[in-house]
Order: sequence, then C-alpha cells, then structure tokens
Amino acid sequence: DPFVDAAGIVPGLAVEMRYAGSDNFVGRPIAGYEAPRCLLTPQAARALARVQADLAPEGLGLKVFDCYRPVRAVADFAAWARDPADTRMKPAYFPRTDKADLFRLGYIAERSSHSRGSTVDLTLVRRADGTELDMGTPFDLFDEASATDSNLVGPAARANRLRLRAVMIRAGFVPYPQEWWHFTLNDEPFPTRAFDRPVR
Ligand SMILES: C[C@@H](N)C(=O)N[C@H](C)C(=O)O
Ligand SMILES: [Zn+2]
Repeated sequence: DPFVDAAGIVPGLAVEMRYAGSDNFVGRPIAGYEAPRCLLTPQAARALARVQADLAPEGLGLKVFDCYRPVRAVADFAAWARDPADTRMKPAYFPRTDKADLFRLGYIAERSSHSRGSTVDLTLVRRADGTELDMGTPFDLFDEASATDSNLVGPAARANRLRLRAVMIRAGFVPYPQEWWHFTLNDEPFPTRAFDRPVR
C-alpha cells in the first residue's frame, strides 16, 4: 500500500474528512470514503509535517478536509453533477454557480490529482482551541471568491490565504489558484497514477 495515515506523521494535525460524512457539497457520504482518515503518500505526509513545524511558533496548525480521493469518489461526484434536480446543497456550496458548470469551470476535476495521493485540501487553525482562521469563504465554496487572490474577500482573510499558500509552497506544494484550500506536492511520487482503493 503506497499510503500512510497522515495523522500518524503530522503531530497535532486536525482531521475533518468532509467527504466521509454529509457536511459536503453533495450532502451525503461519498463513495469510497469508508473511514474519516487522511491517507497520503509518505512524501506528502512528511511535507505536511514540515508545514506543521513551520506553523508551531505562531500557535497555528493545519486542518485537512480531503486527502487521497479514490477514483470511485470522483465518479460519484460526476454522477451527482449529472442530476440537475438535486440542488439541495446549492445555497451553501455553489449559490452563484450553475451545478452543470462545476466541472467545466474547474471547481471539481474529472481526473483529480487527489487520486494520486499527494494532494490535500486544508486550512489553518489555532492550535490552542482548534478554531479555523478566516479565509473569507468556507472550504468547497465553488465561487470566484474562493480564488486565492480574489479581491471579493477582505484584507484579513486574504492575508490568511497568502500565509497558508506561503508555508505550503515552502514545503514543496503547488497551489491551485482557483481554490485557496487545494495543494499538490510538486515532487509527487505517482504523477501519472489514479488509485481506487477505498479509504478505510
Ligand atoms: C472538489 C474540491 N475539493 C477539489 O478538490 N477540486 C479539485 C479541482 C479536484 O477535484 O481535484
Ligand atoms: Zn482539492
């Protein structure tokens, strides 16, 4: 198995695996997430440990929302997107974006880097009480305002996004300009693979 549980490698990592539960843009657990675990390649997990160490002097840490994503989960997203009648989660997750456009506009990928095991969705938290720093939009808000350098959010949130981006880049991750939370390890060990083993 090429993956490790990041919680065992990154001290104090906060883990909130949103696709293993119902608090996500589909509104139910996603296929392939059988446990709320953050699985990653050892290389990506060790890079996150470097980020966590960088953040510690400031009293900050990381909270992950998604890590390795099985191919069957991506297929589940695609099947959901093909049903225009199900707009239950639209107000919370894509109020200004047409559901039919979520893939075309790049908010969700048909072949996701997450399936290669070295991509993470994450935010910054205060280590003392676990509260998330204000990023101006919630995780997975599929909206222009989620672009990292969007000026649709205030200066404090923008600064927090740039802080997250800077520490992640320093540890070898590449940001995704359209979503402030999404990063891929530059030297990922499986750049052309797509894994489908379930998260358990
Ligand atoms: C769905 C969202 N969390 C995400 O990860 N989007 C990118 C584009 C992806 O699906 O790989
Ligand atoms: Zn992502």
